[in-house]
Amino acid sequence: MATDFNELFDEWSSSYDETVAGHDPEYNEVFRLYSHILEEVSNKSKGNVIEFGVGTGNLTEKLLNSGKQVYGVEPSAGMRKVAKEKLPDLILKEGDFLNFPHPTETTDTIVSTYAFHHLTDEEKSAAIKQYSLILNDNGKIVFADTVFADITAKNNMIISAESKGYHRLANDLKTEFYTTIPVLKEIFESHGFTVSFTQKNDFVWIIEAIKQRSV
Ligand SMILES: C[S@@+](CC[C@H](N)C(=O)[O-])C[C@H]1O[C@@H](n2cnc3c(N)ncnc32)[C@H](O)[C@@H]1O
Repeated sequence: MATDFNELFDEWSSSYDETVAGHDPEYNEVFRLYSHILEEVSNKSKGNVIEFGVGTGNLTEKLLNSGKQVYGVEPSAGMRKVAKEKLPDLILKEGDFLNFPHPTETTDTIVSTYAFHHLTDEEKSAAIKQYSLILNDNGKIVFADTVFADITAKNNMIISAESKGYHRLANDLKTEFYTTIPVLKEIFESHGFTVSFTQKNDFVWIIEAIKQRSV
């Protein structure tokens, strides 16, 4: 759950932007094309947007610069502080994917980058169910996150990270809730979305889901 990770992200908040710029070799591939990935998520979004796991506000900035209204949700106080320093006018609430204060306006798009893997698959399903009720007809969910084609691909990536001596990365892959495309496809479709997946680097895919109906 969100609070399990708050301490880690509070600590990481001051150096996070250096990591995404490629200063940590273990995470180089994870963040390869970071800015382009965020740009794509922003381009696929429309109207009133809820963003989960705002972090230091890098996606938020792109959304705001392209004229979207953003309602940010972020559990880590450290991350919220850095984001508010960059974007003082941003509406930014304490909350997480499952428990958050709802905006008063209707919602056209729900976005998140590099964060959905903090939920177990069961929690992911509960979140998507909730979003199907919040989103307007033809509303969208646009996520970018580490996902694997199947469980073999995930296990091979853990072996590859270990063989390179990337022990922090290998440990993350083993202990966080990185899932597979078939699992995500089933989750989105069971809650009335059509979904497509586009790979951006060896880890990250863009997940674009369009609401067909509330189930
Ligand atoms: C790797 S950072 C990504 C930040 C930003 N979205 C980006 O793309 O750079 C993950 C963010 O997700 C947040 N987070 C962790 N667990 C969460 C949860 N359950 N719900 C929402 N956000 C969460 C963390 O506090 C952190 O800010």
